[in-house]
Amino acid sequence: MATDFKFIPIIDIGPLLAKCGDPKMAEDPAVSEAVKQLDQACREAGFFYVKGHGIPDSLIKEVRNLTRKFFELPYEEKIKIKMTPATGYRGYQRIGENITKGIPDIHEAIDCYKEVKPGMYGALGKTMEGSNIWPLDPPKFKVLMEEYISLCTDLSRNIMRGIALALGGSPDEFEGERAGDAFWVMRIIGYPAISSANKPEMPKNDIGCGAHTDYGLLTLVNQDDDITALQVRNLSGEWISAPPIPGTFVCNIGDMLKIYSNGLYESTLHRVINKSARYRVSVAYFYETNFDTAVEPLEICKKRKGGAKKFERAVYGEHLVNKVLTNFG
Ligand SMILES: N=C(N)NCCCC[C@H](N)C(=O)O
Ligand SMILES: O=C(O)CCC(=O)C(=O)O
Ligand SMILES: [Fe+2]
Repeated sequence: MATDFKFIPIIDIGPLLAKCGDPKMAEDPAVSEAVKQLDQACREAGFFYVKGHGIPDSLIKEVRNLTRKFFELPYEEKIKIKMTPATGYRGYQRIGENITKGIPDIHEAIDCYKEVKPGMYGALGKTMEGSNIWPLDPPKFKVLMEEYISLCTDLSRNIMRGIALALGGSPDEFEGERAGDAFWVMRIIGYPAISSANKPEMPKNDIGCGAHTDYGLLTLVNQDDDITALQVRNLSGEWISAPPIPGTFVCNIGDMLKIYSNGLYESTLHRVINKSARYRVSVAYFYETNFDTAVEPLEICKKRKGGAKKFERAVYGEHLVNKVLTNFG
């Protein structure tokens, strides 16, 4: 974030999606308007809402409904899909298991990642090798989530076409070697209500997820309709709320897009504090580069920042593995 934004803008990406397959999309006035808004939001806040995204509201709600049902199950049931190093860090983690900057987060989650087959990326991929583990209860959980992941992947790829134009590139900037075989992560998350977080036996901490940036290119957050808990930090250090807006996703930029854009866009710090008396669920989908891609500032973005590169190259897979290993100490 480069400014003292006070709110997060809403962008109608309908026109962008309608023309996404058209090689002349950049010349379309409605596409240009959406691209202009994406550019401004990415430069000023690193966060924006999207509407007109085409993913059915019924599916988005059902994803949250099944998420809530899963977290309502007894611990013995949830632990059947326990996340361990042996599962490639896929599966269920209890409240306090995920660490952010040394402090346990007050959330529970199921972590999912694109499949990594044994040997696929050599030593680089070893930590993440595995396939997702899904609960049998609620029934249809796996089918629904896999359908949702597939739609989020397509949507993210199309938003990235708009962001490529916003950076002054071609719509295909993030295809091929960069993100043509995009890795993805999904976190299915539950944040306890304030009353349970404040029980005397619980650690005195109400931070659902501590301040962090996301790791890849673009995040899509599907959050509970009626609880404001996600907060985004602006330039002065004020925390700006990202309240739920029905029918939208909250989108934000990750560390790899900060590097590609040479700092024109930043991966903005955000955190989650559930002060409500209700349990909050959210499902965060992370669209990343190819796992083994070495990311460095795009030429077009170096020019826009006076010719010099502001960031060194980073291999996405290394960044992810470092994060996962510190998250779960
Ligand atoms: N895959 C992503 N982006 N996950 C975001 C998790 C943020 C919390 C984590 N403990 C951290 O400190 O990063
Ligand atoms: O729950 C949310 O609203 C956001 C979660 C988040 O920032 C993350 O998992 O990276
Ligand atoms: Fe995040």
